[in-house]
Amino acid sequence: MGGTGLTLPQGLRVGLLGGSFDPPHRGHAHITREALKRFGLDRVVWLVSPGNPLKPRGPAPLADRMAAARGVMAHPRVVVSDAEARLGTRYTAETLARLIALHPGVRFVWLMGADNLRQLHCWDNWQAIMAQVPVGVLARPGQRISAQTSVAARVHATARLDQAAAHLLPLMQPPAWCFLNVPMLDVSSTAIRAAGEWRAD
Ligand SMILES: Nc1ncnc2c1ncn2[C@@H]1O[C@H](COP(=O)(O)OP(=O)(O)OP(=O)(O)O)[C@@H](O)[C@H]1O
Ligand SMILES: O=C(O)c1ccc[n+]([C@@H]2O[C@H](COP(=O)([O-])O)[C@@H](O)[C@H]2O)c1
Repeated sequence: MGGTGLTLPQGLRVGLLGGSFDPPHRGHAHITREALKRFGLDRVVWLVSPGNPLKPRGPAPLADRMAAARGVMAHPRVVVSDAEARLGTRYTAETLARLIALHPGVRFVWLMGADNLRQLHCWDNWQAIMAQVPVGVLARPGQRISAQTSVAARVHATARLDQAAAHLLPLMQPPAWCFLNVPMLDVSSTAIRAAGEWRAD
């Protein structure tokens, strides 16, 4: 245990999937299962964000999103966590610095969908994210090409790991990233909210 509420033994390979999860859906569950398998992870932590710094509207209450996430992803190697709320961090670079300091010896990998790789260079201190942990990117409908030609992908072109070697990603010295061209699910929280199946926008 630590200030994060997470129990993570040294040497564990841990994927971190940060998100608003407003609401969580089977797209999140799908990329999590793919990441566990393809990156050879021991565990994936869903970091349910107190609120995305780039999104103008606040999400549903954290407790509601955590409960829904546990309903969507009941898996023995997946943990739904409110670590960012506990730590008081919102920016990923800062969250990673705190997690690494509080869990020495754990091999963290930051996970995200291709849409977020496209935007990564707009995130606070994004180069510190690339410097701290390997990054695993999962294909998302309509985002594959733009993600792979994004600013972050071009700046770190030489740090790209071929997906055939994806299982080595947790062992790589950052900067390192890998794009997984997995089967895709066309589902998003925005569409679920628009369909009135969660709270309205
Ligand atoms: N269908 C999907 N395929 C691949 N990645 C996904 C998919 N849905 C979500 N992700 C990824 O999961 C992480 C958390 O996503 P988030 O909680 O923002 O859901 P979202 O569906 O993208 O939400 P919104 O529609 O509100 O932007 C992000 O890195 C996002 O790219
Ligand atoms: O650190 C940033 O500047 C930053 C900007 C945008 C998004 N993020 C993180 O990216 C993750 C995905 O965000 P979202 O809202 O697309 O689910 C989530 O953990 C956010 O905190 C982080």
